[in-house]
Amino acid sequence: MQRTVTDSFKLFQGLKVSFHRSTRAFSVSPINNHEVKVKRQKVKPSQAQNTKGPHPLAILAVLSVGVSAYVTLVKSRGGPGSGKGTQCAKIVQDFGFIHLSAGDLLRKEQERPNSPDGELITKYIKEGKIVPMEITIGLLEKAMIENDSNRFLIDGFPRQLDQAHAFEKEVVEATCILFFDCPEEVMLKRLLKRGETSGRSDDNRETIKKRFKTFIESSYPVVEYYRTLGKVHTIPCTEGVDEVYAKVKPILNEVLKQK
Ligand SMILES: Nc1ncnc2c1ncn2[C@@H]1O[C@H](COP(=O)(O)OP(=O)(O)OP(=O)(O)O)[C@@H](O)[C@H]1O
Ligand SMILES: O=c1ccn([C@@H]2O[C@H](COP(=O)(O)O)[C@@H](O)[C@H]2O)c(=O)[nH]1
Repeated sequence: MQRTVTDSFKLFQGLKVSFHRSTRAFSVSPINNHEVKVKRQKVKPSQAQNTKGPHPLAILAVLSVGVSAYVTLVKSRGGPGSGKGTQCAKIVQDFGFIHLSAGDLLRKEQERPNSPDGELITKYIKEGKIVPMEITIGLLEKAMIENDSNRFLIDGFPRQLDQAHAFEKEVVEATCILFFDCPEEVMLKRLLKRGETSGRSDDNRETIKKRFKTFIESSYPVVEYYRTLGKVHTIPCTEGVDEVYAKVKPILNEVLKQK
């Protein structure tokens, strides 16, 4: 069947995504048409009714996903230790998202032999500073392309307004933001406890203080930006894991119902 390309979106690394109206399928292909990785996935007709223009969900399909929700988690006041990772694990169980933690991806890259960015990542994490966005977005994008899913849960990213704008422009728009709101003293306690066994170079009092400062100065404005777009759901998270999750679940049920 002949396919009509209705929309194309540029990705990083010379890739573009196209939506084919006739087959209602998305494909990712190299901009120069060289024979590189091409990923395709059919979109369920019920989910692809808007073929007139770049439906926000169509943009979600850039990374060979079908059509569904894409959730970004940003941090709370002082953010680290608010319990994002813990809640993400529960969301994955119930909703089948692919969970991508920017911090985990950076730590993995730091350990990868011969990584050109390993040393820099180590230095930034130890100082509680934000790693240059080209590195983080590159890792996230690669992980999204590798994971053939229609739901991504991005944990701990974007950390800065410029990262939010770049990711939205070059990769994909967020459907919804879960903002875990937790006072610093609670997070400090949780992180120090975690530090007893985590082996993380940044789970110590000195680095935690720096991470809190980075969060307030650089990351919190991201929450405010998404709030102006009406995408933020704020979840107080001083209670136990299950109590917090009891607030998360209905939010996601509602978001997914709308998609
Ligand atoms: N609601 C909760 N009540 C008590 N402890 C919690 C709760 N949620 C998470 N924890 C614990 O707090 C610590 C930090 O949680 P978690 O790793 O999920 O936070 P995070 O926000 O992902 O942190 P980071 O950004 O530093 O990776 C963990 O040891 C976790 O077991
Ligand atoms: O987008 C990101 C995410 C993380 N970092 C760096 O990693 C550490 C740890 O992140 P967690 O989310 O707490 O696991 C963070 O303090 C930053 O140094 C980053 O630079 N960019």
